[in-house]
Amino acid sequence: MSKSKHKVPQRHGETPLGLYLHVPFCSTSCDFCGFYQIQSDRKGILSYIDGVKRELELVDVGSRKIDTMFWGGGTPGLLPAADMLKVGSSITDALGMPTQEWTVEMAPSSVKRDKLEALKEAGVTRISMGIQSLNERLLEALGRQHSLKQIHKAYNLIREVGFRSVNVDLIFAIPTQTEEEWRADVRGALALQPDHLSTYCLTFEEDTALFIKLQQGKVSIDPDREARFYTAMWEEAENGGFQQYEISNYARPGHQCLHNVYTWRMAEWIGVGPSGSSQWAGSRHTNTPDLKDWLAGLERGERGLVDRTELSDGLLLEDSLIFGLRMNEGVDLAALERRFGRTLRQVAFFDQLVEEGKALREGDVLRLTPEGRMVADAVGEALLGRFG
Ligand SMILES: C[S@@+](CC[C@H](N)C(=O)[O-])C[C@H]1O[C@@H](n2cnc3c(N)ncnc32)[C@H](O)[C@@H]1O
Ligand code: SF4
Repeated sequence: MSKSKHKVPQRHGETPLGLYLHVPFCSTSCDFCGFYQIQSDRKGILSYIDGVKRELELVDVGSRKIDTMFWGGGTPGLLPAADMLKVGSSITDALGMPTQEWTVEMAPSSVKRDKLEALKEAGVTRISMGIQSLNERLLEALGRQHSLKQIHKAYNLIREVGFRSVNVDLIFAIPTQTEEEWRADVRGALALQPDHLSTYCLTFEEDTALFIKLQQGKVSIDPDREARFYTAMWEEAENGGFQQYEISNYARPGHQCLHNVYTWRMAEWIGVGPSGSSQWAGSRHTNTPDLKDWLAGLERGERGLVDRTELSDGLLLEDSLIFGLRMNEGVDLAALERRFGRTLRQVAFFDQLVEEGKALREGDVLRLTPEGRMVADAVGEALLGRFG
């Protein structure tokens, strides 16, 4: 699988613009999750809805329209239908409808018909559901709230209401999971016939219940096992007609997540909501992660940005290479030379990747081989600071 058979079309004209909305609410905290999330309550939700509206008043995109929108979290699908509609219309009133794709993340336990119908009516084109596993024992090991029955019920409802694209997320290398159980999870997920599959190797995030177990020695990390599970994924996905297009992502032709692809190609995006991150207006920045701090900032007419980094051509070039190489389409060195005015086709490090069997060169395009994809993080690290 060295060559991507179906590419996301390049968008001509100005840089694509995405809108990422962070919805921080969850009904419970999963044992593995380090994302910013808080328990939902009515007062918090109402203040959040108001905050989104205020934040959008501070975002000036001129006459530009958004191409893609992604609601992530947290659990955006936890919001009641009427609230989702309010948030949706605040955004579309301010920025127009996304012209290409609108994704909403949902957890199986929060999927309800009225919510799906409201989202469909509002213009959502893509639902992403975190199923994580189809094995009851492993769902419990992850501290998930949903059962296998709920996964099937939620998935069938999503299909019945009918969205252009449906993604499911799976996690692998869960403690006690065998390779056969992982293969069974992938086959089970593919049997649902989604359009897109995201598969993440379990990471032990600080301040999570699983991280504490790791510190206590109750669970362990085995990189060889992770690598075996990762390659097993390739086989199962290919048998199921799915093609890998990024390290963790597989899709049927024409169903890649455009929002993410544009992000990996270093386009522009605006993050709204606590801990929403942006690459916009000459800088990369993140909103303050705390709901109360975010709201207090908005009261003062500020977006409360933290971690602000000025965007330089060096930084954008470096990240175009790091993230571009994570995609099977690879990077077009000649196109990057034109964009950044730097010489790239003769860089010795790229020749070295090819000599080591980690990358392939086809004309001006450099892409990772399967061996290279196994060590994509190390390749990315080796690129850090080379072009800054
Ligand atoms: C931001 S989460 C939100 C999804 C949604 N709240 C849900 O749980 O269904 C998106 C996905 O990231 C993945 N994820 C989150 N934490 C992870 C971890 N520690 N290791 C691996 N994958 C993780 C899960 O597959 C999850 O579905
Ligand atoms: S995985 Fe999803 S539902 Fe679980 S705590 Fe994280 S964001 Fe919330």
